[in-house]
Amino acid sequence: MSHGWGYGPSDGPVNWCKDFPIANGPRQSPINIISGQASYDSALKPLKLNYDPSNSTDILNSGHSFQVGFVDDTDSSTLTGGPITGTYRLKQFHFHWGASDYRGSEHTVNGIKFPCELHLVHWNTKYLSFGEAASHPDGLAVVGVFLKLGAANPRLQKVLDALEAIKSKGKQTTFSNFDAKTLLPDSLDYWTYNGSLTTPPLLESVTWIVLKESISVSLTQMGKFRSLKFSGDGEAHCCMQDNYRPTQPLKGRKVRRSFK
Ligand SMILES: Cc1ccnc(S(N)(=O)=O)n1
Ligand SMILES: [Zn+2]
Repeated sequence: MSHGWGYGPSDGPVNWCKDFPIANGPRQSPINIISGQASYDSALKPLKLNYDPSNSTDILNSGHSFQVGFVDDTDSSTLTGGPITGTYRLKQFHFHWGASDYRGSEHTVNGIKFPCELHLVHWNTKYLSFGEAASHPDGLAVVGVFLKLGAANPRLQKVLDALEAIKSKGKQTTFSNFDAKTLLPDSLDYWTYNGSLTTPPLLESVTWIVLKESISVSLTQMGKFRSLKFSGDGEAHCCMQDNYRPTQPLKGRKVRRSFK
């Protein structure tokens, strides 16, 4: 696969192993979470997410998803507690979604797919940067939040309204004063396991923290996600949808839960 990677029939997840052989590694993500097999661990601490809205900087169409970036040169937007040791800084958040309402999430629960999944990406400050952290097994921590079809979610609206300005690959605009904490559900109960980035380079450096409680999204709001393009200006229009990796083999890993 000499060209870049994507989600199509020739450059999609089934072919990523050609350029990224770790795709068949021992701790790949996402996974199907079988709730009855996740063991409660009383040693797991509550998640502590302290985000400073003034750290948000921009929103970008990456050609694979869209992401909201954060200034990460101080400990002002951090994840601590939970299954991790030390302090992890928020780098960006992004989403994965489907062409239909019956698929789109990367993780699944008892085989159930959600229409969308939010990922809040953090890096371990024992390393000097995100890039350095991403090459270590304890380098990254990603909080995953399922979006479930229901009432329109007003907390998503500022993000979705910004998509008008970044319809095609490479488009970027300022996105300031956004509190990522408003995207989280009331409960921070979670499942956790050791995994990987779900897009190339698929590095096996992620402590996954998947929240049990979902947030809502409406059909109209899902339509806004699907209004983005994988393609750049002047290229054949290709709707940004089904930008999710299928679940990967557990290969003996244990999934723990923070709740009884
Ligand atoms: C920043 C980044 C890169 C690749 N993959 C991911 S993901 N989908 O595992 O959160 N995040
Ligand atoms: Zn992701």
